Amino acid sequence: MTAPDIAKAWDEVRAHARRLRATTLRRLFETDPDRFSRLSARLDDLTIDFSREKLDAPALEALIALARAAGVAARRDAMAAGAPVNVTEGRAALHMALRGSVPAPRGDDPAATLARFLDFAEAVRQGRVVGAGGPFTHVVNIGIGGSDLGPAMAARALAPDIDGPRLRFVSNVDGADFAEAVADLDPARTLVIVSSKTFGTLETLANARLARDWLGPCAAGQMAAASANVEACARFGIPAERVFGFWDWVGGRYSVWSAIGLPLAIGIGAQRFRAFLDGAAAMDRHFLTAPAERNLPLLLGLIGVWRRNAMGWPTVALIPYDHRLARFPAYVQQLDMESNGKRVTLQGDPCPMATSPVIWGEPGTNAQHSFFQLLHQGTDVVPVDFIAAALPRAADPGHHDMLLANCLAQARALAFGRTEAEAAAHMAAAGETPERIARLAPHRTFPGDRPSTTILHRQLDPFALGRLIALFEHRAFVQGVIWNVNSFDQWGVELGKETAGGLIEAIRTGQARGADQATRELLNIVKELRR
Ligand SMILES: O=P(O)(O)OC[C@H]1O[C@](O)(CO)[C@@H](O)[C@@H]1O
Repeated sequence: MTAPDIAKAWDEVRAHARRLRATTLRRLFETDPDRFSRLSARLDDLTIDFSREKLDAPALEALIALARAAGVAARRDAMAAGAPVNVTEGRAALHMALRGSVPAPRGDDPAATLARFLDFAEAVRQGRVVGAGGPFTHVVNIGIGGSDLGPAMAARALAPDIDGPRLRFVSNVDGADFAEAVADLDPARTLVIVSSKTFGTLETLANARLARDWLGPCAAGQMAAASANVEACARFGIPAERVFGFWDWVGGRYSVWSAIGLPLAIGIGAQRFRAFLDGAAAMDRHFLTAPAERNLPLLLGLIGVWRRNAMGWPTVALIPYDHRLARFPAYVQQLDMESNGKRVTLQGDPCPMATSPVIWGEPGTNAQHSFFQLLHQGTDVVPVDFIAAALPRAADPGHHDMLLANCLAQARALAFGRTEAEAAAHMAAAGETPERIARLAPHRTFPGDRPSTTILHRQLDPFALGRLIALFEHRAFVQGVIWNVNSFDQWGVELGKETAGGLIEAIRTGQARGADQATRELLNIVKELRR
């Protein structure tokens, strides 16, 4: 685990990358009939197929050796033991304790806190806690970033399980967000939850004040909060019995398992919320104990490092073939890019290599009809992570077969492409003239050799969703260790926040003292346009 060991492991990985750049996925499949079994791994009904990555078994061994040299297992165990792995803030990162996988710090009791917010969720669902106009028909969650994306993504993913009040999510400080969310709601039958770890986020406080005004006389009895800053909730006027706390060892983007999950719990009920936690705990157990060669988050993390550093590909597309996972790419975008979008190492030195790729995506099949053109024939290689379920939830099975077929087809087409000779033969078989074939074959050629990983599970239910999220959480952790960055802070969001704070008054007054030339000119134009 010394610097020379790590450097030597990187040299090995890079040597394999040079070797593999000279071959193609077609060739790799042709020469190895056992490629799938060598380059896939399974946990119960969850399979990860990375046989279509530009890897082979020796390269994978070199990556696993890199993980050993970088001390991934030791750092994982330190995180699980509650060590202050968030070194810049002197905090632990114990989201695993929220699902009972590892102990919480002495004095903190996540199980009791969970029981308390689940009791409240059930009381709302059963009409024991009601609004001024009767049982709640709707819950509006106000939060942003990790205090929004987790529950909002999960509420959409688990729509078939929502049998409590309907859920709405407001995050943006653009007043249109709140206005749209409440347009058709009755304030007397709406519960508003303010979700904010710090209870100091500008957008959330602005929207919480708007909500308090909208609720009017109902506000006192119809607001609740999820926060690690219980005193600030009290100052805002939310009674202590409606405040559900958590701890500074839960990072915002890792907080859906805490009271931040309250809106989800109200929607799906306590039992399903516990199944969601159990799914994450199953992945935790696997991550903490499975050998490297079969450890799913470790393997996914290493594939990410391979793509980013050995192959030099700067972005990754995340494409769930699951309409209800529409917000999953945005969720993973925050998880990965806020965790590992870092430019200095744990020691504060400039990172010697690229860190988090840009993660983006949309659900299939819609994505096929928008940006897949570039994935197949553009000049950049964009690795893809596909997610698919063998069975639909509450949807037409015939449709699901078409959905799944498209997912498998895309992975195959990206990997193997269609050569110019094949394109020409295809056109000839369709009766095209030799002139048209000569002219169009280059346009109809697919280079292939475009990598992807397919994550396939049985069905998207609360357990499976919890397991999937934990898989991506641990993937981000593994990559953070290899890049030697702090995956648990987010100082990069501060400068913009501070600057905006100074400019609010400038927009109101038109006076931009101390601002740069471009900002001053834009403020002048705003002033002119507002006349
Ligand atoms: O829950 P809070 O404290 O309102 O913060 C919201 C989000 O803002 C961030 O701090 C980034 O601006 C995220 O990390 C966090 O999830």
